[in-house]
Amino acid sequence: MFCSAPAICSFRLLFLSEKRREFIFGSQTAEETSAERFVSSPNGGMNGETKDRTTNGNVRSHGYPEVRNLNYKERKRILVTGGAGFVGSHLVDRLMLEGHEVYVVDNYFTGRKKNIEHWIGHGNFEMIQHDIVNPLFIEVDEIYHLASPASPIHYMYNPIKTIKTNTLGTMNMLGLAKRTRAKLLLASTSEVYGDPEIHPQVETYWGHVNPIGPRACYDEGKRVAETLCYGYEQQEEVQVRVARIFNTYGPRMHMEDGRVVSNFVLQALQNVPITIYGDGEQTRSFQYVSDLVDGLIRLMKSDYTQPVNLGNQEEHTIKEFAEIIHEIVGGTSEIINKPAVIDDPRRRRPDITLAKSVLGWSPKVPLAEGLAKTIAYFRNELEKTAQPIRPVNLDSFFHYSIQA
Ligand SMILES: O=C(O)[C@H]1O[C@H](OP(=O)(O)OP(=O)(O)OC[C@H]2O[C@@H](n3ccc(=O)[nH]c3=O)[C@H](O)[C@@H]2O)[C@H](O)[C@@H](O)[C@@H]1O
Repeated sequence: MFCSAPAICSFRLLFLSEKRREFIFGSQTAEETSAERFVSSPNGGMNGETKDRTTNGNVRSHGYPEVRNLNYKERKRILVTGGAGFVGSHLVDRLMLEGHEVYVVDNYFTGRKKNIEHWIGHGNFEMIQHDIVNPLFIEVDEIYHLASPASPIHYMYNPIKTIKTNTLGTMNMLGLAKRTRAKLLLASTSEVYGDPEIHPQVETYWGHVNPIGPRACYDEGKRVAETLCYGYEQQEEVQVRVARIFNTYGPRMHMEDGRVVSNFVLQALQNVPITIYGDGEQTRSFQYVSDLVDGLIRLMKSDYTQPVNLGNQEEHTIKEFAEIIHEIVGGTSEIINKPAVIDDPRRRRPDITLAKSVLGWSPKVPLAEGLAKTIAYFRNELEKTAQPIRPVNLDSFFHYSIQA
């Protein structure tokens, strides 16, 4: 369903506080910070908005960040499934600023309208509330297929739906790509490697996944999604790109996301115990969201068709990570251990040799800098919330996923 009230949406946008605007775009890279330059206008960019050209020919729609002015050959119609989610909304910002026409499809299971509300009513932007397990008929040139819950809490909440989204949903998007001759980029995951037996993980590793465990709905769902991509490539000549995304963090993560970054930051900010699952010796490598967005766009533009890891190689134990966050935030939280989670990967670190060579990509944002922006975002969110936010813990919902 198309947003039927752009005027109302834009009206709300007009009254976003300065602080709010700062946090909407608080995570952008240097290139992206042009988005912060909102133009105040009496109509705030409502339908029937006025547009004018800046000295460099770019289009400035009143009330919106300045977007590039592309000619019809350069401008693409780009669909972002899951575009109202954490990663999707940052990607949408970059594509909009580059001057493309962007269509966001989201069912709002974990995505939120407020992540993209600053574009609603813009002439290059369309928001479609739609669940991709049902077919979609629009005309597009490129598809970034991100739609799927990604936090273990969310994807285990309704495993059947997670499987459907990644299988039927991916098939529908590949069908759309086939019909429109669009290029499709699949947001796959490091979870296709499962609990890996080789370290760091290279793209040629086939993985070590429990097909009937609590994580299987996501891990196997994404593995089938990859298989579907290459089936459509071979049989139907659909152009596909596959990004294997490693742990990513940044502003706009859901307050109840349940993943380790948001949990630890929210716990530290509220002086409640920081909860480590298991002994905390398991490792992860965290990449900042703007680095990921850069990698996704480079991959889409590249000629490389096989899977590519996108992640930061700096690896920490979860115990170290709890200490780092505690140190930066300060406060009085103690660090406690909770039962371990079933099938929790013991080690995870990407080998990004391939991304460096075929995309010329490597992450740029240091952990301290990314965490500072993320903590500032959550601090601001908490200030706006009347009640304390209790981070969602796996053991509160999923007794079956806790090791005996
Ligand atoms: O963040 C991501 O991008 C990845 O998050 C999840 O993978 P996972 O590594 O299990 O993510 P978390 O739930 O953030 O857990 C990371 C580690 O921290 C631990 N953890 C998590 C939350 C918490 O409160 N305490 C805690 O110790 C977990 O047990 C795990 O060992 C998803 O499954 C991936 O698809 C996704 O790419």
